Amino acid sequence: MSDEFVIEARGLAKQYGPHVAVDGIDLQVRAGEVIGLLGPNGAGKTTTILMLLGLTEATRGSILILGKDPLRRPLEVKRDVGYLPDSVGFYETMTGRENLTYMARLAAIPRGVVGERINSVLASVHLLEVADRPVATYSRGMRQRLGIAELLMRQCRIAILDEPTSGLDPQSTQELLDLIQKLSRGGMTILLSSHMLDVVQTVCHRIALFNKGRIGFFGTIEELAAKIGGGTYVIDVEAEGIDLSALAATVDGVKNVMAVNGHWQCEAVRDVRPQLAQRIVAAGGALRNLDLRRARLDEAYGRYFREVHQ
Ligand SMILES: Nc1ncnc2c1ncn2[C@@H]1O[C@H](COP(=O)(O)OP(=O)(O)OP(=O)(O)O)[C@@H](O)[C@H]1O
Repeated sequence: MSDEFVIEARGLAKQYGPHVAVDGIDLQVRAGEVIGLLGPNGAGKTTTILMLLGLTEATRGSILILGKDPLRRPLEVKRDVGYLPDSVGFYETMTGRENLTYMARLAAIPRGVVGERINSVLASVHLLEVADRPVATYSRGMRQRLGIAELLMRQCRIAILDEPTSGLDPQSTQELLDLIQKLSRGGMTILLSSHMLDVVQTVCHRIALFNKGRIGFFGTIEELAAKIGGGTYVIDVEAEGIDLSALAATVDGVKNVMAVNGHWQCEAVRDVRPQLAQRIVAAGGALRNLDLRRARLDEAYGRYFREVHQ
């Protein structure tokens, strides 16, 4: 990841008549970052994406995509930015390869390089074997990967993906997430709008939480967990014969202890497993298991929105 910002939005706002859809947001994204755009329905994610793509004009604020204003230099920005909607439209009777060839012509990719580039991108999304089958025979996962092949073929530097895994089975989801990580390692910047928090947690470096037209939080999941008063370390404890909420309160660094589905969940600012184990054993408890894991986005997200809606 570089320090260069490839997306810079400042004070961005959009009004539809009297209705404020986006209310002054700032968004700075570096090359190679995968950013999750999250938030309830109607929070302003799609409107923000449309403004970044230059498809709708901001009421106020500024946007620079790779240093260019999408409204002033729309063709250049459209060359650099690929958009993958949740359901990608292709010509069904044409093969995957024919669809890409047609799109290559629309994108004015020089004829001399098209054939080789299509083979190479089809290989990298694992579609080479089915490249000569009509798209009508493709599964949803294969269509999503063909959509990504198109972005690769156009050598887009930024990809905006809208619910890319919706309707995919677990294996296809995993394949697509692996592909997103590979693209990011290759330097592509990815904005991923999704309500699927486990997907976002798996691939996103940072998340932007949209709420009523604003970005209420922008940072890592660990930073979100810390902001809402939890800890970035979550320790699941299975123990019998003790009340961990009382015991853990005496351990330095512990922020919260909750009883969850028959075990204790302890949030802390550091790894306090040794201290917890020592307290449990000293209190005569039977320690069955201590598991350290990352803060979970679904928990942090749920708590964040419960707090802001209070
Ligand atoms: N063309 C439009 N005209 C009027 N209001 C609109 C228009 N597009 C969006 N809105 C309103 O702007 C607000 C933000 O909508 P937006 O589609 O950006 O939300 P979202 O976060 O993408 O939601 P979702 O998760 O449902 O996709 C909503 O209140 C929506 O009703």
